[in-house]
Amino acid sequence: MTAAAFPPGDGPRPDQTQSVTVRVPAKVNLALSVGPLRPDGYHDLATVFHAVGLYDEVTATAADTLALTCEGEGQADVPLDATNLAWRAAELLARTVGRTPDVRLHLTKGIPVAGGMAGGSADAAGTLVACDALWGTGLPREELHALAAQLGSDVPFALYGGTAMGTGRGEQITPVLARGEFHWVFAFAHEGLSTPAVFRELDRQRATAKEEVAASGVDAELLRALRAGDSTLLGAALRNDLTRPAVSLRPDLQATLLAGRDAGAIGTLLSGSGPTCAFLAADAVRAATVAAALEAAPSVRAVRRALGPAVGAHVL
Ligand SMILES: C[C@](O)(CO)[C@H](O)COP(=O)(O)OP(=O)(O)OC[C@H]1O[C@@H](n2ccc(N)nc2=O)[C@H](O)[C@@H]1O
Ligand SMILES: Nc1ncnc2c1ncn2[C@@H]1O[C@H](COP(=O)(O)OP(=O)(O)OP(=O)(O)O)[C@@H](O)[C@H]1O
Repeated sequence: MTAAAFPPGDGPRPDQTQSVTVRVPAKVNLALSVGPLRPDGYHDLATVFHAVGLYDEVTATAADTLALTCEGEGQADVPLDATNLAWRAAELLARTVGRTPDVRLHLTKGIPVAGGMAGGSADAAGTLVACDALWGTGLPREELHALAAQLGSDVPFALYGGTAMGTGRGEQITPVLARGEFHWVFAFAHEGLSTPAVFRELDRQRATAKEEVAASGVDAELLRALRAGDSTLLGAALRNDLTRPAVSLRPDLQATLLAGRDAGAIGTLLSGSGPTCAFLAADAVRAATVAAALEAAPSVRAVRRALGPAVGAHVL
């Protein structure tokens, strides 16, 4: 854009002061069924994503060159260079629409880093939405979805939020009928866990056991529980195929899962590839009891409570 395109006057050029902030939720996988390893190195998945009220925020401000800063949960472990998914998202969108990625990105993290709650993916989705708004590119949602899928399997869902089925490698999203609100408690671990390492451990365990790997699929019981908004049924139907490999890599996760169950959670779940553990409580009072018990568990670094479902990436 040239200077002539701006309205006359002595004030600052609008594109140098303009900022867009986007809030993006974390996710848990209410079901995570992992099918066979595909030739491209990904696993065929059937998952039910559920967005929860723990958020990262991405602020995009017009600048001379691409720059990235970060504060909040786990900031010391967040790369601030071209390996950051937010940086890659800005570059990808700019390349797609044929412009330079002249934007300063600031991440305010509430989602644990390498926690299995799709924090980096949330930042990538938030950056796509923020830069789209800042640059006025106005890409249709399907095009943003296609860019999101290039950045990572979990990125498209962060655009939508709510509760949705993920298939393919997780990037194909279909809404799921879900009623009501669910009370969640999250136990953050002392250290993160690498997603590829957990998938590799699953493959190793399956090969050792000479298991026939079934096609991925989601139990009808879980979908019924969501349709009915029944948290007790939902608690009983939670399932994650990555639990066994994650616990084998990080045995103290078993203590965390048991601590939440013993405190009265109606459902316990490893979040994605872990190590965050998620607990479903019957109501807000019971969620507080579960949270208090987890605060005292040595295997737990921090505890958060949140409601689900939450809305997807949105401009504040
Ligand atoms: C565990 C989940 O969080 C569940 O939603 C996702 O499957 C992981 O999604 P993500 O972190 O966005 O993963 P990507 O960045 O796409 O892939 C990272 C690595 O995870 C493994 N991966 C991921 C997705 C998938 N369907 N199969 C895989 O085996 C692969 O080793 C891949 O190289
Ligand atoms: N914006 C970002 N925020 C956090 N980590 C990032 C980001 N961009 C890149 N990373 C790198 O990616 C790794 C995984 O981080 P992330 O927080 O996305 O994991 P995760 O939540 O377990 O992912 P998922 O649940 O999608 O598998 C980190 O260890 C970090 O090095």
